[in-house]
Amino acid sequence: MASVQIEHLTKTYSSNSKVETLALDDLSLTINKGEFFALLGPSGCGKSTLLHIIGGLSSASGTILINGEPVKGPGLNRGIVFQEYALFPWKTVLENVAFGLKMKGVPKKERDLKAREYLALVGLSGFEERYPDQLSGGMKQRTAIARALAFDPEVLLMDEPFAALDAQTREILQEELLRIWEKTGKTVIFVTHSIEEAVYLAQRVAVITARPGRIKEIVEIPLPEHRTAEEDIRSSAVFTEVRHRLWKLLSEEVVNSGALNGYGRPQTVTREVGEKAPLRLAARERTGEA
Ligand SMILES: Nc1ncnc2c1ncn2[C@@H]1O[C@H](COP(=O)(O)OP(=O)(O)OP(=O)(O)O)[C@@H](O)[C@H]1O
Repeated sequence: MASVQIEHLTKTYSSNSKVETLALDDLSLTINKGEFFALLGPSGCGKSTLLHIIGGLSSASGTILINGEPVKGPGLNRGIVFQEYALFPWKTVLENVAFGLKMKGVPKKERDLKAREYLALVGLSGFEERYPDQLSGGMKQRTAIARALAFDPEVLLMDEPFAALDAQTREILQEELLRIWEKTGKTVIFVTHSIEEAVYLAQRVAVITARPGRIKEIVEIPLPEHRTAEEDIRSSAVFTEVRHRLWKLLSEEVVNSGALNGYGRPQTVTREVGEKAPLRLAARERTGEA
């Protein structure tokens, strides 16, 4: 059953009356209920634009349906987690997580209870009274995830949520996100630059073309749904194979985007900590080595 249905989405940015940027071009896509779906594409292909439009933060021509209901603006059926946490610095962790519930009109006692429940789910019990500047990056992102989940949205939209974290914290949070996804059964749409992250987390990965963004191909990830670090799935033959396939698809688009952006050479495809430098493919990506 479709959770998110995107039909003929086209987005043009007008910086001024003379300059127009076609960011997304007639993009259609269906994401199933409870699916973990990743969007992968070269820098500037329109991944964030697409996520923001689904979130109702930006408008476009075309249609988006969430559970059959058209998106007309932001709404509580979608929770968004950004790369830069976006927490209220003057509110405690508990107040940050309870915020969406307050907006929903949930009474204080009930919303505090719910907020504590979601903080426990992301492993932050005991940190309720801290302020965001007293937390590590990983803890801030856990708070942001708890906040997005607390009002029980149909869809969780995540825009490179782990890109600013160090590699180890990133892997820990990937694990936790999978656990939370399994437990809550949410539909997750996850934007990333990292092929490895997309393969590790998602059930399907859409490779987006260089701008203007269209769906180049949707790749099914033939790994078991329940993935844990102990099983070392990243070293398996299936993982390596699908990663290489995605790398090939993505590298064609990176070359295209390099040419389109006037760099004259391909852009970086990163697998690790969210680099965006417009240079060449990393050696490991070229060979597909671990
Ligand atoms: N507010 C805006 N005004 C004008 N152009 C914009 C605006 N926001 C994005 N763009 C342009 O639209 C295109 C898509 O941008 P978007 O941020 O969605 O890409 P992205 O794939 O998320 O990139 P990255 O991976 O680097 O974050 C880019 O060419 C970008 O410069």
